[in-house]
Amino acid sequence: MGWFTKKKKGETTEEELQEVQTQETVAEAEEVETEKEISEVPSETVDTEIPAEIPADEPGEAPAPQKKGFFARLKEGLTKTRNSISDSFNNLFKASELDDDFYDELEETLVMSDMGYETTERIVEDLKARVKEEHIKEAQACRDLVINIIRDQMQVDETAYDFENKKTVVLVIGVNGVGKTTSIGKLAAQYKARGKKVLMAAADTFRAAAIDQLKTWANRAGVDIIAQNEGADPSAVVYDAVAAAKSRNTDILLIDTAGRLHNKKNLMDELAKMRRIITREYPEANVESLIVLDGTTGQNALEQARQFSSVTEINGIIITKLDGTAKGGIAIAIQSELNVPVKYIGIGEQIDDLQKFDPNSYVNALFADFDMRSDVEILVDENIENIPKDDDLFDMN
Ligand SMILES: Nc1nc2c(ncn2[C@@H]2O[C@H](COP(=O)(O)OP(=O)(O)OP(=O)(O)O)[C@@H](O)[C@H]2O)c(=O)[nH]1
Repeated sequence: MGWFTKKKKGETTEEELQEVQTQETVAEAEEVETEKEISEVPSETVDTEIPAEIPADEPGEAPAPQKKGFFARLKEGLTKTRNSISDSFNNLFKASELDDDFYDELEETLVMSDMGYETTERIVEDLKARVKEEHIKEAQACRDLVINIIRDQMQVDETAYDFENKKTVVLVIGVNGVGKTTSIGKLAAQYKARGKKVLMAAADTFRAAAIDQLKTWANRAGVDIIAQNEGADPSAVVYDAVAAAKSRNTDILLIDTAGRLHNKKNLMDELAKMRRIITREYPEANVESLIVLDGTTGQNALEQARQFSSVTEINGIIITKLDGTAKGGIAIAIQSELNVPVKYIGIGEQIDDLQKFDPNSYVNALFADFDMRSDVEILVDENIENIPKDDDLFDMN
């Protein structure tokens, strides 16, 4: 029995589930019963008009040091993942024969980067088929083939970002602490920098701190926010936000939701209710549901994605905290197993540290030797320079 088969048999999903469970318990303690119907909602909706002007640097201030491009930061962020696999990955292809040992070692290497068993199995099966088809005899010739197979699996459909150019309501879902609020803030700032009219809604009403945190981000991004008090019915917030989005001719409404996995039915009911309100009140809007996953949690993030996708439709994935993780392969596992595209990745706490996912750069940063210049040109948004920077506001948890 090979390494992979042995490992697979002893799969420790218990551990992963326990981790999910811990998050559930924390969330459970915070839960507040919200039975109010929309008609009962008090008219104390907070609608903060915030000046779009972001103060410029003081005259005479020393210029900020030049920030590295996104690809350079991505590569830096994935150093741990790359280090954990690069030796074995490169040595692997020095093997003289394409035998069972070679495939076992390849499997081990891919699983070590948190690519997951199923994804790894798929990659290796694909490789075996291509080796046969192309009559490949040497391990060395498989290196680029493996990288290409992974890259092909990660391709994002051209239409994946169409929602950015339509009237859209983005429902941001995911468990607590994964980076939902932060990602909404970053997206809001970036959409605004592209000339979009953006509105936020604080539909995670379980904690006052979550509402405050979103307000701080709205302030920072220079966009309006619709919020109510802690304990309000999230659907009531959505109702108000949709009304505001329509009357203000908003392009993109970003809704922060509460992630609770302890009770699937509750979660399903709440998300379904929000969707019902959006489609009933705002039929002309496109609804995009994005799940936020913390890349540092590896297989646990995959488990969360599976659980959410079993209760609601997911159109895209945001993977955060890919800076400094040894589990960078998780992006590949999630996309491949859920068949839902990774649309954005987060590699830090700054506004421009969240970017569209680019499979080529990602795979390059993980495995290959690369030419940074070309990738930086592809990745860096020309509007990114217009985005305000203010380090002080990042420490909000
Ligand atoms: N290093 C790093 N930190 C991040 C990234 N994205 C978010 N964070 C941090 O992760 C922490 C949690 O982020 P939040 O946005 O508050 O997460 P949340 O899902 O909204 O959490 P709740 O408000 O508890 O529901 C914050 O300290 C963020 O600054 C990232 O890409 N890299």
